[in-house]
Amino acid sequence: MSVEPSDDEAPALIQPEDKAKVAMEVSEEVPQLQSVNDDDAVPDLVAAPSDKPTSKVPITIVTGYLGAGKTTLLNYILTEQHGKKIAVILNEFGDSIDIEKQLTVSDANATDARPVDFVPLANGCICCSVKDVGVAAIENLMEQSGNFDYILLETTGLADPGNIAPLFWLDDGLGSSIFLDGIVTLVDAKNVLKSLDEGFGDEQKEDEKHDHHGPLLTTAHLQISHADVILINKADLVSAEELDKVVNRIRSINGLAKIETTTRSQVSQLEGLLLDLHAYDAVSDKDLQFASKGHSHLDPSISTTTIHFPAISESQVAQFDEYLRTILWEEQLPGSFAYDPFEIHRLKGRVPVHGGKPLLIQGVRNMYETTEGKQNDGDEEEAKLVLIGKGVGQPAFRESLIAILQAS
Ligand SMILES: Nc1nc2c(ncn2[C@@H]2O[C@H](COP(=O)(O)OP(=O)(O)OP(=O)(O)O)[C@@H](O)[C@H]2O)c(=O)[nH]1
Ligand SMILES: [Zn+2]
Repeated sequence: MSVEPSDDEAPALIQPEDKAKVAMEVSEEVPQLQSVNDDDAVPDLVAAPSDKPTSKVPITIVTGYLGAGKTTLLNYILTEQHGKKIAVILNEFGDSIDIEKQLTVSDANATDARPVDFVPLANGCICCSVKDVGVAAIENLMEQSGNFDYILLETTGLADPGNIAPLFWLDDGLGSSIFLDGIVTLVDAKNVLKSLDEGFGDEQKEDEKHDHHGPLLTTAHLQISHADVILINKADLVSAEELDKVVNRIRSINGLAKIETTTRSQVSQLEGLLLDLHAYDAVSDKDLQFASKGHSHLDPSISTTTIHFPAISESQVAQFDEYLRTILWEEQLPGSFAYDPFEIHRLKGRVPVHGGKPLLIQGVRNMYETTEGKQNDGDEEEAKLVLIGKGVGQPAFRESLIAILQAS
């Protein structure tokens, strides 16, 4: 099986550990997976007992620095009217779990000492805590619990979402019943600049600070660079000027994410901002517009950059894919260009193909997925590839891409 997206309607989710095996991801455009009630439409590959839902459950990962307001956000979501049965998962990732946190989210039942799998919450929501947050563990929980239609996963303050996201960004070949909807990162408006500059509170990074030369890459950077939505919380604790400074710094790191400033994690809307983001399916031109404008390099460690290049032809699709594989899997630029080492955290692209459908590209660290969009709207002539990471602003990225495309 080839990894070339033009070979099949269904996109390939490609992992570097197993280049030969290309897992097939059923795309949004395949209608049968979405329509649970349509008897004819139950696809063969999903073995679904009649009492279990066949549609996939979205998961939103809520990440953010210690004390940024994650639990406050979860409590806010659970008390809002959203018409969903939400399962909240508190993840400990080997760290000691924050007992206070468990009590805040769950109700009085949780105060007895026995470990509980599920704690009922308002709105028919439930809360559980898992030690091993592998997909299998969550699927197991889902089987025990019956139905809920949304999962919120609060990670510990020091977690790097770049290590977590790939766990949930899985192929249907594994029978996964959940899908990654988006990553929401909370930052503390008062402390985030300090965190970015000094790795404030960042115990795991203390050693690296002394070992490595070059700009410091903190946990705060990682949480911001991987986010689809960034909530700048505790806005009440800073002045308007300070808040502006924070917004600009964060925007320069991640030019793709939606950014909202909040107090007590009170977001303007749930739908589309925190829930049902679909940050990992379609890539619209609108999604990429903001990133294309920004050229500020306010942060020395991580930035967002957009490579603009002309629409490609069918015969260049293979070269384009080779370029993606080389930068993401080998962490090198194809061709003989001089460049500094780089690190890509997130990638999104939209590449019109002459006479065909545009390619939509999504990447997290070294995993990526190429899908076909709908027919080009009018004459889409410009392709865009947005990269978030370390060293991604080097002109050699574009030069190398142009060279490999011209070689075809
Ligand atoms: N002033 C102010 N305090 C806030 C705001 N949001 C949350 N807090 C407080 O900040 C503290 C930490 O909030 P949490 O929601 O527990 O933060 P967290 O990210 O879940 O913290 P950890 O789980 O320990 O990483 C609590 O005392 C909150 O009441 C805000 O917008 N402004
Ligand atoms: Zn918390």
